[in-house]
Order: sequence, then C-alpha cells, then structure tokens
Amino acid sequence: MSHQQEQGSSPGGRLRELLANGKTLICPGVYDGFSARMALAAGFKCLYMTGAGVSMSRIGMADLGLTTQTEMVETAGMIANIDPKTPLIADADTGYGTAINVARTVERYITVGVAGFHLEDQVVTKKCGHLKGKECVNLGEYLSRIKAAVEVRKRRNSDIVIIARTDSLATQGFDEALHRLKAAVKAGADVAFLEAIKTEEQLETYCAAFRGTGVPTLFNMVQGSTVGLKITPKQAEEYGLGIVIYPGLCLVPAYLGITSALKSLKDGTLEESCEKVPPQEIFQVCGMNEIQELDREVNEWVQEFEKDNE
Ligand SMILES: C[C@](O)(C(=O)O)[C@H](CC(=O)O)C(=O)O
Repeated sequence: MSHQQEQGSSPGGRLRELLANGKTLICPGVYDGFSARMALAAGFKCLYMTGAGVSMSRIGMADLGLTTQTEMVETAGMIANIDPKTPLIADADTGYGTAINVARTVERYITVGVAGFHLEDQVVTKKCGHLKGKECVNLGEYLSRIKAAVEVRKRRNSDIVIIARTDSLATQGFDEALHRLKAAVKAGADVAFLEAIKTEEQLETYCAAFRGTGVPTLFNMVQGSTVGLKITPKQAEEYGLGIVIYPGLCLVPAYLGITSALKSLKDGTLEESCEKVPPQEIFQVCGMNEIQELDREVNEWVQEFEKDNE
C-alpha cells in the first residue's frame, strides 16, 4: 500500500499565496498552543508568533533577549503544526548570534514548518522594539544576518519568507532605517519591516518606498505602546501594507482576565464569567473531538482485527 502524502504547497508557499492576493494580511500574535488554538478557531488565515509572548509565557521573562534559539524553535514548531495549512510567521529576533547562528536558526525554522520569520538589526542583547535604550549593529553585520538566511533558504531549496526588520529608526533615524531595509531586500529579503514607526508621515514614506516593487511592507501594531503609531485595519489597507502583526492581541486580554480572576479568588470570591465556560468547550477548541475520533477508529480497527484473527 502506498503511503499518501498530504497534498498542497509548503508553509512558505501558502504564505506567499496570501501575500500575492494584494490584501493586507492580518496576523494575531500568539505565543503558546492555547492562544494559537483560539486564533485558529476564530478563523485567521495566518498566525504570528510573538517573541515577547514566548519569552513571557515560556520562561516567565520580559522581552529582553533571554529566550534561546532552542526555546523559539520548539515553540514555533509546536504552533506551526497544530494546523499546518495555516502559515505561521515567527519572530526570529536577532537570529541568536552571528551569521552562522542565524543560519542554524533558519534551517531549524524551515525544518519545523515555519512559513516566514523576521530578523532584526538589534544587538544580540536585544529588547522589545517599543522600549527605550535600544542598540543596533552596523549595516554590514545586519546584512550578514540577512544574507545567511537567504543562503540557507537557497541551499535547503526552501521558499520560507524572509522578513527584514530594522530597529534603527530609534537609533540612527528614518533615512538610515529605510536605507537598511532597501539593502536587506537587495540581499534577498522578501518583506520589509520598519519597527516602531512614530508618525503617519513616516508610515506613508515607508510604504511609498516599496509600493510597486513587489516587496510587501509589515506594520507592527503594538496596542498600548507609548512609542509607536497606532492604525486601524482599514487604514492598513489604505496604506497598502502587506502584513500587520498584533503581538499583544492575546497577551493583554490574558493578562487582564487572569489578573482579575486571581484578584477575585484572593478576595475570597469567584469570578462569575468563569462559570460560563465548561471544560469541554475549551478542550474542543484544543482538538478534543478530532483526537477522540482517531482513538475510536484505532480501537474499532483493533477489535475487527482481533475478531478476524481469532
Ligand atoms: C514584535 C515583537 O518583536 C514581538 O516579540 O512580538 C515585539 C512586540 C512587543 O514587545 O510588544 C517588538 O519588539 O515590537
């Protein structure tokens, strides 16, 4: 009997198809299996794995460059494979070292089924792009990271989407940031990501610089940011942005909801809203029916087999 492989394009190919349709791709930030399951249940076509979220949920630490390549790859692989048809864009931070570390990160992201990732020019001891006091590497070092990613993609015959992020707007100014993104595209990056845009004028100049070039632009919508510009999904469409990521979309409600439930219990009461959700409901969001169905089928098959071979 032949083993039938799942048909369809690669994760990178599916992301490329979504980008080619010209509409802004809206990607909610997820950081663990549960938030990813909820985003999939809500019907999103593409997910974004926020490094800040992984840092906080997986190691309980702020977004200060503390997560390791291993932790990021494991989390990305788990999320990407919950529903392999839905592409995952994963944060790759600085690539976790020099060009050769970047190469290994990209190789591992390809292996675990990540569709696209962003790579930035902050120093390895990086921090969230919306915090003060960032530092960036020089252009040459940044390009060595991008080029390493491009080389691995080529050698692995992969179509993973490489998103070049620059944080240099905060350190070297707007012109240098745009210059870096253009250089990264020349090195082979597919998408431009200008981090922590402050004004509508900057956003328009950034979008105009890539309009008509076939290079989609990414906007990072950090809700609650005290640094960055905020835009609506409708505005994103009008600017012609290729991708908008929402890193805090699940994190902040989790923070607020959990903190509130904890406070209630501390005060000796129970939050009423928790009564509205039976355990079955959240288990179903997390694949309970499918896995039980598989279990049933396996058991039926074994029973049939045993009967036939008595
Ligand atoms: C996009 C980002 O890299 C992330 O980890 O999601 C962060 C978001 C955040 O910290 O809120 C960023 O540096 O902007």
